[in-house]
Amino acid sequence: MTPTAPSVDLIRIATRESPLAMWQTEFVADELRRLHPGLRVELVSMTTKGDQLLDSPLAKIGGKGLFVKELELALMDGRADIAVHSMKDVPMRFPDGLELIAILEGHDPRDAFVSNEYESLAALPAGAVVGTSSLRRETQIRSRYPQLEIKMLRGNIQSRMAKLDRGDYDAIILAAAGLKRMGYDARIRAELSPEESLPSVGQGALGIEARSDDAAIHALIAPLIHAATTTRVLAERAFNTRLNGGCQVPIGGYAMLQDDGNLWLRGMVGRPDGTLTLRDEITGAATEGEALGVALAERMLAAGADKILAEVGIHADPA
Ligand SMILES: NCc1[nH]cc(CCC(=O)O)c1CC(=O)O
Repeated sequence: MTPTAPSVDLIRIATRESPLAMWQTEFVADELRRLHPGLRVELVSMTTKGDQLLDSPLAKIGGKGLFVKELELALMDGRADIAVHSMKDVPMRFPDGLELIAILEGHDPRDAFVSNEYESLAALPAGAVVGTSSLRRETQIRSRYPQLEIKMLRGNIQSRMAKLDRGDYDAIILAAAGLKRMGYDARIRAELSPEESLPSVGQGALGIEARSDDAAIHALIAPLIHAATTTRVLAERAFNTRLNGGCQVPIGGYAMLQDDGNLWLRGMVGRPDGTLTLRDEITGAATEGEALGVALAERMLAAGADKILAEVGIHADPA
């Protein structure tokens, strides 16, 4: 080991047992073994409430926080040192003593259209059934394609694909990143443009949570931090936080770094029934990404996002 190597020789990673979570955890475990030869990496796997309650709409049973809470307990109890999350499932606030210590390089942030018969959303006939349980996807599809029918679709990626294949849906919408991680690249018929479906805040990026005071673990993980993705995702999260949006709400947020050093951040807030979707965007210095996120949120709240969010039970704090 190099002189600057941290003083731990074992790292335990808390993970859910779903195939996507396991893939993401194994990915981080491999990166750590590559960066730190000799380091022992152990997985502490568990099934969370979110994995067990697969038939209820997530918004009704407590949102996506369900997927991370049990992992966080393992970190707080000292049963594990880090947890690997899809950034879009990470709540905006952390329990005392825990924090996000790294955002990794993000890949495809877009939503993907999967169907056995049709090429794209636009090609679907009136009355076709589209599967998604995301209010964000639902509001955007309904506003552009009011002739389509949206039907709830939950479960892990494999079971969602199986439900499509047995004919329960004409098409389903999933995150492209998750499909690619699970080897379903060839089943993506189209990627939705940000105009059709603005992605979820943090979509496609992985994050690592750990105890705030664990300097040795922070040092082990630091080389995995990806600066550009961190800038993007923190701007998106600042936007979401100012809207007081948890995860399972009709909010999209998508930042892109531009060659001139600016960050272009687009936002969407909509009614789930598609009768009203607000979109706005802001561009400014990437170094001010979080301020851009807050500014965009405030503009959209003033333009009526506050009323839409109140309809779904979310109240943004006054400015
Ligand atoms: N909602 C669950 C979830 N969390 C992360 C991903 C995909 C991978 C990612 O966005 O990083 C998915 C599946 C999906 O939305 O289709």
